[in-house]
Amino acid sequence: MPQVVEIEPLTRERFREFGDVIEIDGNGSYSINGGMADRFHDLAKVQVGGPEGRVLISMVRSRHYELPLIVSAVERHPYGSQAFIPTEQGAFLVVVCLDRQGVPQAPRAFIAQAGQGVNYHSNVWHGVLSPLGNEQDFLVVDRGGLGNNLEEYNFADPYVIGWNTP
Ligand SMILES: NC(=O)N[C@@H](O)C(=O)O
Ligand code: NI
Repeated sequence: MPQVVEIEPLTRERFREFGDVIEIDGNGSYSINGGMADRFHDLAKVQVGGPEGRVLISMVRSRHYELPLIVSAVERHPYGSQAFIPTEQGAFLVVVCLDRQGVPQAPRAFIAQAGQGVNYHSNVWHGVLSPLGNEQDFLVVDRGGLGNNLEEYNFADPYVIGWNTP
């Protein structure tokens, strides 16, 4: 019987052990451009490692997913962090797992509301990008270079995310 995972609101505190929440709300800023703009500085830790590692800036246009979402596999990137920042208003599902000796533990699921992005720290197990409601575009900041930066894990029993989400 698949195990049900409740969806939690995405907050910096709840997500701390998995990575960073990228958002304006709740963060300080400083004035730039002669007072015409405010910079919300250094919101996420970009990690780049491995052979010839370098930072990539890409865009992803993802089709949307429906709830409840069946998660049968997760992935991680050993050589670098991976950030997804929405470029338009919309919610997306963030699924992450703690690791125990190379095996992902039961997932936790968060819903990222409009204005929130996430940065998975290097080697953090996560589900693939999962917009909810409609197709969405994202800015992606992650690691390029040589070597294999993708490790995948298939769960013996899939998880059901958001079974009773209204
Ligand atoms: N491959 C890619 O850009 N995306 C995945 O790593 C993902 O986490 O969705
Ligand atoms: Ni990924």
